[in-house]
Amino acid sequence: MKITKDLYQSNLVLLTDFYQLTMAYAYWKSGKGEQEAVFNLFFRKHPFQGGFTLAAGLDYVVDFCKNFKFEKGDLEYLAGMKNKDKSPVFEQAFLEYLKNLAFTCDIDAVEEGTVVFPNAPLIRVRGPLIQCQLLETPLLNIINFQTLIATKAARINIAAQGEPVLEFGLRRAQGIDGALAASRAAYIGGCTSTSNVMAGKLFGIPVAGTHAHSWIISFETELEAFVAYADAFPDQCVFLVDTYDTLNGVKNAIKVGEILRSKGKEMVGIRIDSGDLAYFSTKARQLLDEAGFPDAKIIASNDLDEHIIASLKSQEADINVWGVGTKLVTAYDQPALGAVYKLSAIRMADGTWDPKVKVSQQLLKINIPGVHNVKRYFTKGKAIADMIYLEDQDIDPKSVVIIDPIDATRRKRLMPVYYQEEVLLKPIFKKGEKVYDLPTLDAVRNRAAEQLESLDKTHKRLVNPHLYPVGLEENLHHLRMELVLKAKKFDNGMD
Ligand SMILES: Nc1ncnc2c1ncn2[C@@H]1O[C@H](COP(=O)(O)OP(=O)(O)OP(=O)(O)O)[C@@H](O)[C@H]1O
Ligand SMILES: O=P(O)(O)OC[C@H]1O[C@H](OP(=O)(O)OP(=O)(O)O)[C@H](O)[C@@H]1O
Ligand SMILES: O=C(O)c1cccnc1
Repeated sequence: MKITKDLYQSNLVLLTDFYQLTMAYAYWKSGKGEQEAVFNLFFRKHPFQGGFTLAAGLDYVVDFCKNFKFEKGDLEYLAGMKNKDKSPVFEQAFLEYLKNLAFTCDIDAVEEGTVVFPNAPLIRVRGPLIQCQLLETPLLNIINFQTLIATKAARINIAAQGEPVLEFGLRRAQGIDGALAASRAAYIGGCTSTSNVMAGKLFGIPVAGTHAHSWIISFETELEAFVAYADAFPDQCVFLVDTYDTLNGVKNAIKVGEILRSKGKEMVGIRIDSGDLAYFSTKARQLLDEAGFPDAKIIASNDLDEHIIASLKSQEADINVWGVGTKLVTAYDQPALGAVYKLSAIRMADGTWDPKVKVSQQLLKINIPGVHNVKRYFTKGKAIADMIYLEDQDIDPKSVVIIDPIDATRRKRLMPVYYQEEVLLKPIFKKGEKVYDLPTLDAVRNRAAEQLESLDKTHKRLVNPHLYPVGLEENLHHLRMELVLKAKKFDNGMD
């Protein structure tokens, strides 16, 4: 099997849960397969107890949809699936239908690198029920992971306050694809480089790194190891100083720095990978400064995350560059985003849309019905609120009220005439044709930085952030309530 990004550019149509195929079969058999439907992909809660989420993964979704086709081998595999009584799971005529199935959906989505909030759609899929259903699992798989890691990376970069964060995660990432996708998402979230050379080749992410303890201990002495490294990489010398005695390691780095200088070269810096990083970085800084190396960088690594980095910052640690692996690429403290994909409307025989809600005991879990979109309002370049609204609803430019989807007593009046606005769901596919030019990864990364800049710092606080206002436009709120009450009938869910 190919394990590169080509994986997404080839046919992955069977990368789905079995129940999507059994439902597709049952839709087909019941004659509903072609009925037009709208599904939305959204999440209910920010990861990491944060105040924002950074969308990522759309590039892979586009590749997936472009290659959405059941090929001979897929159909042969499905034909071989048997029920308990040895009869085929899927009848031949359905497999014939799948063989001729072409992707014809409309997809609207927030662009990668957009800051997003709970309950608002990241992706809206509109098309025949069967196709919409078959997209559920792969879309969730792609978006859940990359969005999670991009968000984690953004948090880590916020903690680093603009200093470079090097992503070192490959060795502890969740498998091969997890590592590659994580490196990509980490770059979107603001990391400056990856140690993963294949991610560099596939995505054009800058590749960077230092050296390991094994290099040092393969020599008789640390000094010899540094000299040999400087000989091989006179222009890119970062010395790992903590193998034996960190401060002695710094002194050895200085000695080799002086040798390099005598040859017209400058050492880049040192890396500390153990012990009290505040203490050792401060001591190392003193030694380097006193020896005439004020520009030598101090790189820190060792199980870092946004909280440890923030703590080290508050301790005034003398660290200039942060190497972060495990806790970034595995999203250590929250291993899944939990985005869902829900049906929100279905087209009736008379051509009208029938809005749908899935009723739950908790309002939090009741989806937003209808064909809706999201508008972000800005003033002076700062995002002030997001409004989820029915696309065919006229919005009064003078005054709209948005209502919190979970607590209807929380409301906000907005005066759109005074704001700039951006419709967040952008057309990506129309009737199966791609209408969106995918930006480069660097453009996505820049968008992420601009989006984070547009967000007030109170929403970016790592702990107990201020909630950004996201609400339902009044008419959408009323429609949702009406549908919930209708669905619950007399039994009002108090059992
Ligand atoms: N000054 C500091 N403030 C807060 N956290 C720190 C500080 N210095 C180091 N840390 C963090 O504390 C943890 C230390 O873990 P651990 O005890 O495994 O490290 P260690 O002493 O370097 O051991 P090892 O040599 O096995 O890596 C790491 O997550 C590290 O990033
Ligand atoms: O801590 P992370 O954020 O995952 O960053 C990557 C780590 O991987 C390397 O060492 P490794 O952990 O393999 O060995 P070591 O801890 O014994 O140095 C490196 O020295 C970092 O400590
Ligand atoms: O280049 C490094 O310093 C590096 C790479 C991978 C993991 N830890 C460190």
